[in-house]
Amino acid sequence: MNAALRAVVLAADHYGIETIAFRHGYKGLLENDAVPIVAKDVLHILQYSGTIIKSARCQRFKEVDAAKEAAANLDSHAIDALVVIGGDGSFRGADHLANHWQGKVIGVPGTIDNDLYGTDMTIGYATAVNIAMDALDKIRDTADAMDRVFIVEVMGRDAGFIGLGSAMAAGAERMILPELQKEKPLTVAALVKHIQRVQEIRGEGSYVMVLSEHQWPGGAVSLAEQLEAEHHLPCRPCLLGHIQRGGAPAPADRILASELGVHAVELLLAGEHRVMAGKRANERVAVPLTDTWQKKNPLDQNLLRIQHEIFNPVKKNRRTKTDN
Ligand SMILES: Nc1ncnc2c1ncn2[C@@H]1O[C@H](COP(=O)(O)OP(=O)(O)O)[C@@H](O)[C@H]1O
Ligand SMILES: O=P(O)(O)OC[C@H]1O[C@](O)(COP(=O)(O)O)[C@@H](O)[C@@H]1O
Repeated sequence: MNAALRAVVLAADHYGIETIAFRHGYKGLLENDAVPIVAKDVLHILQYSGTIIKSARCQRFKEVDAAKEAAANLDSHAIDALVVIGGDGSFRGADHLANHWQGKVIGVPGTIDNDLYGTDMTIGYATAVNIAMDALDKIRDTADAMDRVFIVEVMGRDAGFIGLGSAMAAGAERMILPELQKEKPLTVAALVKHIQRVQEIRGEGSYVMVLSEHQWPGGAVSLAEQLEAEHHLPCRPCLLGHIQRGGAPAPADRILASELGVHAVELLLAGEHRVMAGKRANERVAVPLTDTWQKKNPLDQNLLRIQHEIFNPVKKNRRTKTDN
């Protein structure tokens, strides 16, 4: 977020545009919590995650009156354009605001979930995968030493990007992702069978599973308890949680944020409105805001195939009926 903010402010400064930041996102927009922000305010912030102008969830912004109040606050500062850095919720908010405000709105894709249509990568995703991969590597040490099953729960909201990316990067034995669950939900019986088959094939050793959040009732803790109590499989859960949203941003995120922040300002100068500044197949793109959440950003089917089939220690033609 900081790297994107810095890029927007530096680009505006470059083109002679004044910038004002609203603290705490839409909450601050409703409270008219505005602060002028200039190039020197964003010096040396791109190496820090989070955001110096803070963020918030703000349910009230969904109301029509809230958008009207926000429009009045923006007008009170004679603001011509608003750059919103965030995910699909933030973009829905920007679109909602645009229905009640004359100024221009542009989105910059910032979410660890990578669940926005129209851009190959969102800002934050690379860092989150890096953190999850690092945790999985560390967990592997104990899993290997103790011949244990580990279930590592990762974020992603309703999408399996962090799950797939980290599972592949760390060589996990299994993934439970929303996209896979929708296709064919995994049962405990099938999971136990898979673990046992992997142990038969490899001998004793570790089995590390990546579980996307919201994909198992009670999450990793209850699944681990079930495997241990009912199936006598020594198993430990690990919830990575908000660790995935912090720490030094990966180079890929700093660079993407820098490019897209500048792109957003240049799109505004080109007269664009209600679009997201994205990057697809190495090209800068302007994607209608509504497309970003109405169209689906699918998982890379080839990566899914490789991780789920080619790298699956249990081969399909050698699996029994109960294998998933
Ligand atoms: N349908 C909507 N209409 C208006 N504002 C919305 C809508 N959905 C989300 N928002 C606003 O955007 C904020 C951020 O959305 P959220 O889903 O929490 O995060 P993200 O932007 O990362 O997806 C919300 O707290 C709310 O203020
Ligand atoms: O901290 P909260 O408000 O519970 O939100 C957690 C959610 O936010 C996310 O981390 C996404 O946040 P961002 O879109 O801000 O990157 C999801 O992966 C997770 O489900």
